[in-house]
Amino acid sequence: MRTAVIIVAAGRGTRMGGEIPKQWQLLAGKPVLAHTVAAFAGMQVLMVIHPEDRDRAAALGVPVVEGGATRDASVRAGLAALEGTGVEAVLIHDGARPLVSCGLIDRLIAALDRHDGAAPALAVTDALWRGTEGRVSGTLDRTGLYRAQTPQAFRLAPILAAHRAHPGGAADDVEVARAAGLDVVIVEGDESNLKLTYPGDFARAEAILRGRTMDVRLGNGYDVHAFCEGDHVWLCGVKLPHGKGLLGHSDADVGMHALTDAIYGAMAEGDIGRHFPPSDPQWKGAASHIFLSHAIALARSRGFDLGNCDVTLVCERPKIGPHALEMQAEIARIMAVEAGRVSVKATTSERLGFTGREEGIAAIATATLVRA
Ligand SMILES: Nc1ccn([C@@H]2O[C@H](COP(=O)(O)OP(=O)(O)OP(=O)(O)O)[C@@H](O)[C@H]2O)c(=O)n1
Ligand SMILES: C[C@](O)(CO)[C@H](O)COP(=O)(O)O
Repeated sequence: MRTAVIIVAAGRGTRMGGEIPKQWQLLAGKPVLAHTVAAFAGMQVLMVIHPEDRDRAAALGVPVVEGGATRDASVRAGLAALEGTGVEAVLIHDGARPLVSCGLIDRLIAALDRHDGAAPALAVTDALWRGTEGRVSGTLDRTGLYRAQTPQAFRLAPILAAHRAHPGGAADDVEVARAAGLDVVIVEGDESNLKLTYPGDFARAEAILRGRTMDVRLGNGYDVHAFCEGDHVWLCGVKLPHGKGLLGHSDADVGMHALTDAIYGAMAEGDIGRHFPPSDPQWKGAASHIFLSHAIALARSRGFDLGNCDVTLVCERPKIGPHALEMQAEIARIMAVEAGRVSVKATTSERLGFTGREEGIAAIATATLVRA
């Protein structure tokens, strides 16, 4: 089912206060909405914003539509914008809930296969009182009561119809769906998926972010290319004049191939051959930055970024030392990371083996991918 995410972010955050609306305030150094958008990495996202926030929203690089004066009017604007685009299902999420987890998103999508709607909630575990003028004036039975969260997941057509038929004033989309007779299943919510509502919530969210374990993946790559007749070699994106060339289907950049394989390896995504088969003539003579760019883009589409990488070239000649900094800069440029995350170095094999006899060049590479 083609699924999109609507992030509603057109509110003014009056209970939170502050100079700018809460969803644009900084949480652990980034706007709240940057965390929220990142939580849905790899999915189609549409953000619903207030007209005054257009400039702020541009920096997040996701499509936007303007919302309305109430949350349900904003949701309706998002749903209407997806009508007729081929999207079949939607996750409707509060921009003010930046800590939604991949596990929760997966649970919702799985549940939507069997129900009209699926929404996360947590059973109420505290006793419930009614209070009047600061005094307890009654108690309530908490049996069967839940605290509702977002994202709330639905098929697009029925939830859009339900919103159009609703008089307005609903607390959430489940209320709208139920008014239209849709069946909504409760999936296990997540205590960390809090909504930033009052000023103290920022400190709680920052504490949760600090405590979150990073997801770190490690990959390695190894490659060899034999020398052939020629007058230059490509190594880590730099063309070096040499008395021989390197034999290969592509430009035979052995260092860049080892690094690309390390990144695919970190994602358990095989190697270059799986993504760019040597049997396919379109890759004949291809520049190897195409492979490296593809590998890092695939990692980013899954919410990862490069932690660091280290490439070692094994050869007697050409001498790598004088060119290592240029290679480092080129690899960093291709992957759009700071140069300090990229290491390029070389060793000889003390004239032993095929590299020592100058029959070819070998390269090994290690890369870490990090998802915070
Ligand atoms: N007209 C509105 C009102 C709310 N929202 C969004 O709905 C989510 C949940 O709403 P809430 O936490 O109540 O946000 P605000 O309405 O901004 O807060 P307040 O009620 O304190 O003003 C938020 O991401 C908010 O930006 C929206 O898109 N359009
Ligand atoms: C949709 C919601 O997040 C469900 O808990 C919530 O109802 C929206 O925020 P509000 O504080 O009720 O306006």
